[in-house]
Amino acid sequence: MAVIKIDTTQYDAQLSEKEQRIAAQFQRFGVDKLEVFSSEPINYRQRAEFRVWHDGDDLFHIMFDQQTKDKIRVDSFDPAAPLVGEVMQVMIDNLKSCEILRRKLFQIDYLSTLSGEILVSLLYHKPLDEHWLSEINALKEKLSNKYKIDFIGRARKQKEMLGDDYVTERLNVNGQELIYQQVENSFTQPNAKVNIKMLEWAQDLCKPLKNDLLELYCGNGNFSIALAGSFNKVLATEISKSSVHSAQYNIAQNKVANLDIIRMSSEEFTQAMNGERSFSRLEGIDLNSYNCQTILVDPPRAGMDTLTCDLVANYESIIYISCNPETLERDLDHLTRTHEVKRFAIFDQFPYTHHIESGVFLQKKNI
Ligand SMILES: C[S@@+](CC[C@H](N)C(=O)[O-])C[C@H]1O[C@@H](n2cnc3c(N)ncnc32)[C@H](O)[C@@H]1O
Repeated sequence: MAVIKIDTTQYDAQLSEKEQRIAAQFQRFGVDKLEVFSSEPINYRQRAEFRVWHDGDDLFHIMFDQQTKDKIRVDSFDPAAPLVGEVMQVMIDNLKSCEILRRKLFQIDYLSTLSGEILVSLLYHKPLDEHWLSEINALKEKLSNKYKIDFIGRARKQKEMLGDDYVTERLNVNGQELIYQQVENSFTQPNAKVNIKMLEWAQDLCKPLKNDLLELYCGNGNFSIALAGSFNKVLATEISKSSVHSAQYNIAQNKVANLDIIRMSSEEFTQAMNGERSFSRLEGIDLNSYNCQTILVDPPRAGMDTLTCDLVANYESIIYISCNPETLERDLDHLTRTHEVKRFAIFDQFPYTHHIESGVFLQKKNI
């Protein structure tokens, strides 16, 4: 058995190392106290992706050592949520004995929720025919007695869905249940329990804020839906079609009446706000009807471009969520010309790795 084991006795030390590193990196912005939000020390990832290795009759999950690139056999994976860990074993047991399902299978992706749903994607180097469909249907039927499980089969130019291509997460955020559709291959926060802590932190920040909220990089509406109750109106933008689609679905599911989502890149939205270009996608949205004093941004690892930073600096209050301290530091250099850092939090989304998620609250300086 090859088991990816976590030494949980190291958890506090690894988080404390991150805290010290981030505190030192951001000290020059006047950050003297970090708010620190820990993860579960084990079973914290709702998502996991593995390559599949075939060795005669044997079949197993593998991953690659980041440094040496050596392949590592994975029979059990401590970081994965309990449901993923259980279904990984079930999949290997069932695939091993089924030639049609295992032949040319090269990858398995798992996407699970705290609400108990799981979506398994099987990736192949062969077209998926009616024999494959019949076998995977039989497997889904067998496993559905015990699990809320759907499958996706993927091959070149082919996607076969056995059920939905999404899972529905239900998060308890400050006592309120929020419903989120999470689509296969779209961005979602991987550590659901830490995500709850981020949403609660942001709700706490927004309590005293007034008027309307503008949000850039909103994904499936993760923050927008949790924060809509604190503002009169919310306008949110996102570049990915499938995420915008999920966000619309999530607005309806959560019965949020004061939130509009539009599909636009932050660069395009900046052009629209500056009156440089008009967009048909903004039809029916009167930008002048919003009175936004607060902006929330949660950009990808690359951070924000300069023009978007300029736009963000126009707002009284800024909430900046970041998965990359390097680009956050660069963007804070820009934003602290006009704003002061008031709160700085770290969220251990990715335990035992170098990565850390940060949340920064800035307010305009009285000049
Ligand atoms: C770190 S994720 C955050 C998503 C969301 N806030 C959440 O908590 O799930 C960044 C999001 O930015 C989107 N994105 C990437 N580049 C963008 C751009 N230039 N303009 C707007 N959105 C972009 C991605 O599709 C992704 O959904």
